[in-house]
Amino acid sequence: MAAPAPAASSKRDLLIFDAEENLAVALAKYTADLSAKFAAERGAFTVVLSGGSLIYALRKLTEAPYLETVDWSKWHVFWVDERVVPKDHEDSNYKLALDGFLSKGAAEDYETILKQLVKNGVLAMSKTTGFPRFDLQLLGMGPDGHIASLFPGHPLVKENTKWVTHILDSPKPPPQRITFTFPVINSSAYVAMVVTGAGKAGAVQKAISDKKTSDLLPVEMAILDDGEFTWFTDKEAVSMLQN
Ligand SMILES: O=C(O)[C@H](O)[C@@H](O)[C@H](O)[C@H](O)COP(=O)(O)O
Repeated sequence: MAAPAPAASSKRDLLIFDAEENLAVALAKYTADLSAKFAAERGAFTVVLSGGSLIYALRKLTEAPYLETVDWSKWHVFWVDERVVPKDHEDSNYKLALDGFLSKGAAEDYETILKQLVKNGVLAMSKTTGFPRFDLQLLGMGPDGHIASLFPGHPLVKENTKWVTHILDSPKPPPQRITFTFPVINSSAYVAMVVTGAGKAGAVQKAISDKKTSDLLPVEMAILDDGEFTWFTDKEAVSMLQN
């Protein structure tokens, strides 16, 4: 599969920090600045989160000055993916329902909620793609190059109609998850891809290389239609890049 060419207005940046602490300081400022921009422009800030170490990387937002200066009332927080897990121990009827329809239902519920937020103006729509346009998606990447719950070689990476979909056979446990699709990720105004540590160096190198092969990693398929994509990395994560 050939890599789609980024639209003329899309921009990509690579930020490399000496230490994770400095990444966290910069990520808090970046997020707080975008929060102020979108709150002023549209009266709402739609921000998407992934799981993993990203949440720890955002810790400075809950410290001075941001805790007081950010207008949290404008924030609408979404999850790029979610693990569909039982709240307590497994029971066979519950498992049956979960396998059969619950995880699919959760994806459809989530999509319905997003459509309502578009109707009432909280969530913008992309003028070109026909998918919702989140102000900021703060994402992590696995060592295999997966983002959200979109895994290498899985057919879900080709989903091009749904906004949210479900997966029953995630290669990373737990197997049942719901996830935003690529058209939703790629319609964002801003994406911060927060990736640290040597375990990610191979996938970072492949993603940043100009030589594109047919076996694109999910992270390589995150090509914004009209937006700004910024890598927040540390030295270890970029250790395989050629100078
Ligand atoms: O549910 C999951 O499997 C995680 O949400 C996952 O998608 C995570 O975002 C990446 O694997 C990066 O995680 P780390 O930053 O912790 O390595």
